[in-house]
Amino acid sequence: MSRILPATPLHAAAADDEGTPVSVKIRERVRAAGQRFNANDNIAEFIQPGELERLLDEVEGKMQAVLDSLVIDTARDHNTERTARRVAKMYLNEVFHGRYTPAPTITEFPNAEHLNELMIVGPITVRSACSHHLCPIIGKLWIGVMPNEHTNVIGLSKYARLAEWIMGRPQIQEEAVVQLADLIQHKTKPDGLALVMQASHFCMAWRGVKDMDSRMMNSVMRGVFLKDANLRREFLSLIPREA
Ligand SMILES: Nc1nc2c(ncn2[C@@H]2O[C@H](COP(=O)(O)OP(=O)(O)OP(=O)(O)O)[C@@H](O)[C@H]2O)c(=O)[nH]1
Repeated sequence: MSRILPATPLHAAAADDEGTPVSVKIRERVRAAGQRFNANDNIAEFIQPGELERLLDEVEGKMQAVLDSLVIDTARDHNTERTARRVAKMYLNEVFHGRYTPAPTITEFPNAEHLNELMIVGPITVRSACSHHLCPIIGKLWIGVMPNEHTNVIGLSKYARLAEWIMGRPQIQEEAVVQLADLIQHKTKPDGLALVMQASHFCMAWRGVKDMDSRMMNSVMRGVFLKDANLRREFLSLIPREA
């Protein structure tokens, strides 16, 4: 005797969905939107409310597997008992928060006095990690802005907040300064923008070649800083040299 099978009940589909790791769901949304999800990309718009907490649980589980494979007795070693959770929290909520949270809100003030003089902010301390080994990158950043009468003025602290958001992702220094320059350019639309970053890369100091002293310096020049050699010289001369 033939039987008519019932259609898949809704609660079964929901149960299937429950079993899908939250990282897979987020990744599918990013792909469906045709976006990149490189280490230094921000994916906040693809994360739904409550999912970051579930992602934390997922990363904790995977981190525990790494500790197990490193043959560390996390069950009996009181120092590492909660390390998987700590590392997951550190990655998602602290050192890589710039991937998972939206850009900081920036208060803009009109340039009422029509200022068009060079403004420099720095040194801003920057903290990041290299995309290759996830080792810390610690350094300093100087930002020079040449406003025009239409440029909105943003609070000084906001340069540091924007830098923190961009650096709070696995980065390489060359891409980090370009991402930050693009962001500041987009927010303030100045006539010129100059960035100089100098940083120590722990992947070269703590491991690898174990060179404690070398630093990487790089710069991005936009607008009038590119065209006007005197302005560029003035900016560079005002940045204090390291002793
Ligand atoms: N260009 C650039 N390179 C970086 C940055 N941070 C780290 N690196 C380098 O990236 C390289 C990592 O790639 P690999 O050569 O595949 O890694 P590895 O074999 O572990 O290299 P070693 O560090 O030499 O032991 C290393 O030379 C790092 O020093 C950065 O911000 N920019």
